Amino acid sequence: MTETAAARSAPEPAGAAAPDSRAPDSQASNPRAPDSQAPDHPTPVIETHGLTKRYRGGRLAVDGLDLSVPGGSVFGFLGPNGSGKTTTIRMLMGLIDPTAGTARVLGHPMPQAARTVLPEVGALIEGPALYGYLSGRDNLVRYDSADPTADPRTRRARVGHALERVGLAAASDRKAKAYSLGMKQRLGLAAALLRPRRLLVLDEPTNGLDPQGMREIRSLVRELAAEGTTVFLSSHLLDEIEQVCTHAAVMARGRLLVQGPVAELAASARGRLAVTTPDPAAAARILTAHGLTGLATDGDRLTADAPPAAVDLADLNAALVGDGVRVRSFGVEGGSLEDAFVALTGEGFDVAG
Ligand SMILES: Nc1ncnc2c1ncn2[C@@H]1O[C@H](COP(=O)(O)OP(=O)(O)OP(=O)(O)O)[C@@H](O)[C@H]1O
Repeated sequence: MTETAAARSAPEPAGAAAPDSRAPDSQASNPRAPDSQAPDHPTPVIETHGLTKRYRGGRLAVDGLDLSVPGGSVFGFLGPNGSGKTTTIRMLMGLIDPTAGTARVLGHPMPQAARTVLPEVGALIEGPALYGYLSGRDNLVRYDSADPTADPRTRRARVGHALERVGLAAASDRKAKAYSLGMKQRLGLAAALLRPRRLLVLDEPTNGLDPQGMREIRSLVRELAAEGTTVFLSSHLLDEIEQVCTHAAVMARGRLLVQGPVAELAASARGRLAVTTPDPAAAARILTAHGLTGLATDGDRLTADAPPAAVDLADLNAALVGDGVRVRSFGVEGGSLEDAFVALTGEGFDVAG
C-alpha cells in the first residue's frame, strides 16, 4: 500500500491527519504568517536544524540536516536512492519523530504543530493511496468527505475543479485501477489540491512514469508554483531538478552536501573547455603545455577542465591558432548540476544508489 502523509491508514484528505498523541500546538491560537513578509526576504517555508534520524536497527538515515526552503520556490531535494530523502520528508510531515534536531514547517514546529500545519500542506509520498474499484472522481469524493472542514454542499464543484486542474476530467468516471501510473499520480495530486495549499510536498512524483507522464507532472508543478504555492519535491533525477526547480539541496548518505538556487549550484561547477578541431592531438599538446588538466579527446572534439579565471581564453585560442591548429569552435561549456555533484562527492551521480 502506498501512502500519503495524510492517509496513513484512514481515508483522511491529504494534509488533514495529525497524530493524536502529539502535544498541542503552542502557536495554534496565534499562527504566524510567514508569507506576509517582504517577498525579497521570504521566511523559510521549511527550516531544519541538525535534523537527524537513526532507525531502530542503528542505521543513520539522516545526519544533522540544516535545510532552508524559501517561500515561493520550487525546491528540489536531490539525492541517490537511499540518501535519506523520504526519511526527511516523513519527519517534516510528522509521520516519524526525529532522533535529534528540529524542523519547522510554515513557521511551526513539527511534529508538535501537525494539526495546524498539515491542513495547509498537500503531500504525495510514495504514490497516492487509492481505491482501485472506485472511479477517479469517487476517490476524490472520499478524500473530500474525510475532511471535516470541507463543506459537503460544495463538494461536487471542488472535486470537479480538482479533476480539471490535473487534466483528468474526461477520465474521471473510469475506475482508478484502470488508470496509468501517471494518471494515478495526477489523481493523487488532485487529492492534495482539493483545498488551497501553501505548500506541496511531493516525494519522487515522476518515479516510474513514462516521458509523457513526467512532462505532465512537471508542467503541473510549474503551474502550481506560478500560482504561488511553494513546492518541495524529491527526486533522484538531476535533469528533472534542473528543468523544474528554482532551488535545490543535494543529499548523499544522509548528509546535506549543498543547497541554494539551482543556477548558482550549476554555475559553481567549473565546466569544461571544449575545442573542435581536425588537429586534436596537436591541440592537446598545446593545452597541456599551457597547464590545462583533465584532457579528453572524442574524434575532433577535445575537452579539458576549464582553466582558472586568471588564464585568458583569448590567449589560449591564439596559442592554438599560432601553432597551426585549425580551430572550428572554442569555448567553455557551462557547468551543470551533475558537474557540481561530481565535484562535491568525487563520484558520479549513481541513481541506483
Ligand atoms: N523504516 C526503516 N527502518 C530502517 N532503515 C530504514 C527505514 N526506512 C529507510 N531506511 C534506510 O534509511 C536510509 C535512507 O532511506 P530513505 O528511504 O530515506 O532514502 P531515499 O533517499 O528516500 O531513497 P529512496 O529514493 O530509495 O526512497 C536507507 O539506507 C534505508 O535503507
